[in-house]
Amino acid sequence: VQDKKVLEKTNTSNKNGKAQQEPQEKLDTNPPKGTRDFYPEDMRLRTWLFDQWREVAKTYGFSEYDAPVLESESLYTRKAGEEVTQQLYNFVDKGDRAVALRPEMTPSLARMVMAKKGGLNLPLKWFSIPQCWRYERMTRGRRREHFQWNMDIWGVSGEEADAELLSAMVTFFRNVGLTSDDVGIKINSRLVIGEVLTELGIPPEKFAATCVLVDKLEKVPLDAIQGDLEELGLDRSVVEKLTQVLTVKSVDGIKEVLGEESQAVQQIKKLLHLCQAYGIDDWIIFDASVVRGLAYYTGVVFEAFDRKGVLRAIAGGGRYDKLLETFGGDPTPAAGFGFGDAVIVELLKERELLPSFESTGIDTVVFAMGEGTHPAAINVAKCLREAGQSVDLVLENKKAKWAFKHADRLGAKFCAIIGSEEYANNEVAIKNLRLGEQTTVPVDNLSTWARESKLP
Ligand SMILES: Nc1ccc(Br)nc1
Repeated sequence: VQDKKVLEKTNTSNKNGKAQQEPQEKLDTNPPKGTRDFYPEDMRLRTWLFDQWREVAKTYGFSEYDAPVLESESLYTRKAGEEVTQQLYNFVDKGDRAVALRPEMTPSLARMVMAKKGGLNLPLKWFSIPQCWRYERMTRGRRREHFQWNMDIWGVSGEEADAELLSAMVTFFRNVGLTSDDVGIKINSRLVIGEVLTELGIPPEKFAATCVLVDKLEKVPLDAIQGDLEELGLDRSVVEKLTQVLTVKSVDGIKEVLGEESQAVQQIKKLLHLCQAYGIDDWIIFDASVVRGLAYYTGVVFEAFDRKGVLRAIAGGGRYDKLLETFGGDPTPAAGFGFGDAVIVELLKERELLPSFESTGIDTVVFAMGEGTHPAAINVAKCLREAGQSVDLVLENKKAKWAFKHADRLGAKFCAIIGSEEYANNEVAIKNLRLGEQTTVPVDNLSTWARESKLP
């Protein structure tokens, strides 16, 4: 009945009794709020970035994995007040299941590891480039999706894993032309806050939520979260001590606060030593205020930033040794980072380090100019494609002027013309669009020509 009503509503008959569709409301051609379309040129930039990420992951021996963008909401029901769980893109599906578009990849990774019940050979070095989502009131007009390069090492408890991840991140920065004058990576350990809170008599169960609140201090003044800290049982004297420790910017300074025997101090010193071995120490800076906003970090944390201080964090990560246990799994050490696609592109644009993505990468435009020569053009396109070229075959009868303009718009290197004369001689006229020179090539020599005419 419902369908019939809908049909009646949209199908009306005109005066001749012919059924006609009512014009739809004007289509909103924008993508959904907070999301992006990737037209071919945008897609070439995205593909370039993902290729850079994949190349580093491969160099470091990481394997790619993936998981559904849709997950059970229960994967993210942490109660630590994190932005990432408060802005969940969640809904109830037609099967009455509480689901969510993943806001991050790490919980999916943990679910996949748990699913194998110890059947995976550790250590795991896995990477993924998932699209991640948040549902934020559009008041701030921020995006609701981004792609985030995830690199994770499971099964290694030592700072060797954290250092390997930092080195991989630096390798990416170097590969795209950034230097340690452009970007730094702040490192810290959550053990610093842990040892301070323990000394002040704050129970461990308050630790994660305190870190989440402290992370907000980067964005909001202390009095904006004072109430939340007090609700956690942290009185003013505790908060004062905490904020004083967070201002420490040197290992010696933190050693004075926590003592030489502090596990946090030992951890930070070892990590910095390993970074020297990688030759990345000029990228690394100790900063006790870095805690990151995810509740599950347990040790080393780090955050890449632009040295000019204009942009938001470029990437961030840390150690999360207890995540699997929170899901009911066996204790398994893990560390990783997330690296979003937005800030890095802003930085590369600002530093003029992005290649041009105007050209389609097409080698040759092939077009039939003479009457009845399209089958010959098909054969030329076939030969060039089989020789490894990227070929745009013009599919309609066009004038040469249109074809040359079309080839220029595509950024093609050559234009192959099959006119009546060439057709009669089983030849092809080939114009080098970079040099403006034209040659005639026998069809039987096209493969050789294609291989010899490799242009950058
Ligand atoms: N977690 C998250 C998801 C989507 C965006 Br945009 N930013 C952060």
